[in-house]
Amino acid sequence: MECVGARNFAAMSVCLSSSSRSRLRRKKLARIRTSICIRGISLHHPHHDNYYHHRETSSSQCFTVEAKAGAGSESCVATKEDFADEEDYVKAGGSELVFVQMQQNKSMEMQSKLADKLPPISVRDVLDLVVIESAKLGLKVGLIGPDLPFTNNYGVWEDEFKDLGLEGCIEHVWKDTIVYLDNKDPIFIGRSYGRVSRHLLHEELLGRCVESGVSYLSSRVERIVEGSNGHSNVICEYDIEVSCRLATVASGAASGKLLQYEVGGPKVSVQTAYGVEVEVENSPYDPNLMVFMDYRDYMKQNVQTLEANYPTFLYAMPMSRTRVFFEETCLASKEAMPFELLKKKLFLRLNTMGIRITKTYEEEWSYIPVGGSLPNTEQKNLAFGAAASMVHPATGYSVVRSLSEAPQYASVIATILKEGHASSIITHERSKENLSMQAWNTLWPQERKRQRAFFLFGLALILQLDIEGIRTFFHTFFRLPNWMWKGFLGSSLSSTDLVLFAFYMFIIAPNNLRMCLVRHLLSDPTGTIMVRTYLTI
Ligand SMILES: CC(C)=CCC/C(C)=C/C=C/C(C)=C/C=C/C(C)=C/C=C/C=C(C)/C=C/C=C(C)/C=C/C=C(\C)CCC=C(C)C
Repeated sequence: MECVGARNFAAMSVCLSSSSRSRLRRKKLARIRTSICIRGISLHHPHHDNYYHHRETSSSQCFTVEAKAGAGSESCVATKEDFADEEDYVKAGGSELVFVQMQQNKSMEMQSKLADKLPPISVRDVLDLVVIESAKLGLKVGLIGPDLPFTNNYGVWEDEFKDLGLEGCIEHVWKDTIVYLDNKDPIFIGRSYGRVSRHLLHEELLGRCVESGVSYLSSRVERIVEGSNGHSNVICEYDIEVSCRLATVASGAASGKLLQYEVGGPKVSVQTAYGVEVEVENSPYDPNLMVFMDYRDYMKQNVQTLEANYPTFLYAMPMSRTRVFFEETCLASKEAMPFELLKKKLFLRLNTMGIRITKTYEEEWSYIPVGGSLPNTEQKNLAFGAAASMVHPATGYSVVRSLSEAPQYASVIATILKEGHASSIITHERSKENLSMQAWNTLWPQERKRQRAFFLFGLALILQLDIEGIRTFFHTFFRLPNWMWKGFLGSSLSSTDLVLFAFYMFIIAPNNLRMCLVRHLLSDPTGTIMVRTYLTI
């Protein structure tokens, strides 16, 4: 599997209470105001009800809302103004799940339609593998999912993307990256950072699908059921059924309708961000440096309570002296930081910094669930990407990990399908269960589970820190040897490395942080789970 699900990058879901829903002005919803085409998706994740991820431009604000209510569903075209307020628009509120998908006109014009390039799936065929919104080289692979463009801005460490052979998809590189924690000297990271061109990445992945003969069905997947002969039947809209030997769900964090997750795992936290790409009269940021985190306090008294509840930082990509992408980001919070507050904080910050906006190119809202449970690895259906809990719990990054693990995962699937073909002549059921478990174990071996338990412990620690605590924490984190903090962010440290990392951090930390680390280890449930996971062979 060399291609990850488009919806990983482009989906958003919104939960609305029934009262909110009734406030949608339906008449208005029936009118399409712009030429952009948006489609709703109904998938559900038990822990990620609010998966929300979209972008819009100042000129394109039209999308389709689909509300699922029991057996029925309704969909309509809406603009953001059709909701009573921003809160309603994004808030989790009731039992009814609404998925909204938004496409941005600029990127849609540039990104090819999957159906134009990939041959259609024939429903009479049995596929080796159905990767919902994903694809696998080599096998007879079908890709099922709505044809949506990538809509978000992706930032990557240039070296990591080069290692994947994807440097051609980077549209802008900054030779160094900078972190401001307070008014003292900034930290120069000494690592170049790139902005991924969503258009080029989309084309690259689509090209790989074309090359390897992946077929495509533009449809929503309703459910996956066990068919005869141990096959899985993927039931799509209008009762279209596709039969396959294995189905892999790669539909993002909101995939609970198609997958089972471990019960009693940690609660999902949320990373939220609001960003704008703008033309400004004057920017204080050097266009040669990417601003990874600016935790300086610009608002002072103005938003003290806000700061107390949600410490945020500015993530800035200066494309030139006057064109900058600014994103106010809440690294992680137990409850999602409301987008209105993020937006308010961003503009207050820019205003206090004396940055005057003359033109807005794009706006971006980002909602990334972090942490939460692992998928149940005894189930037959497989998963990948955010659906398989591959998002880094302490950073929210996932693209590089998904892309780098895809080839190995795919080759394990190819091998076990081959083996399975032989054994299925004897007994279909048993062989398929075992086959899936082998694939799950490749994705989540005990070693990976240990690393994840450590990240979850780190996430729980971040959630407890106030803004001062966060500054001290990152001062210490970026003083670690390069291989340590880089490895931590890139999920490449082994569980033993992580123990070393923890001790190193403890040694160089100031006393107040040391106390905090030990207290957290002894009293937080994630500390106990981490120790237990480390001790499990
Ligand atoms: C569009 C999209 C996709 C997105 C948007 C949004 C954004 C902009 C985002 C961004 C983000 C970022 C920048 C992020 C970053 C992050 C980071 C840097 C993180 C880090 C983290 C770290 C950590 C968590 C760490 C941890 C540590 C620990 C846990 C330690 C421990 C220690 C100990 C325990 C010690 C002990 C000792 C004795 C006992 C002796």
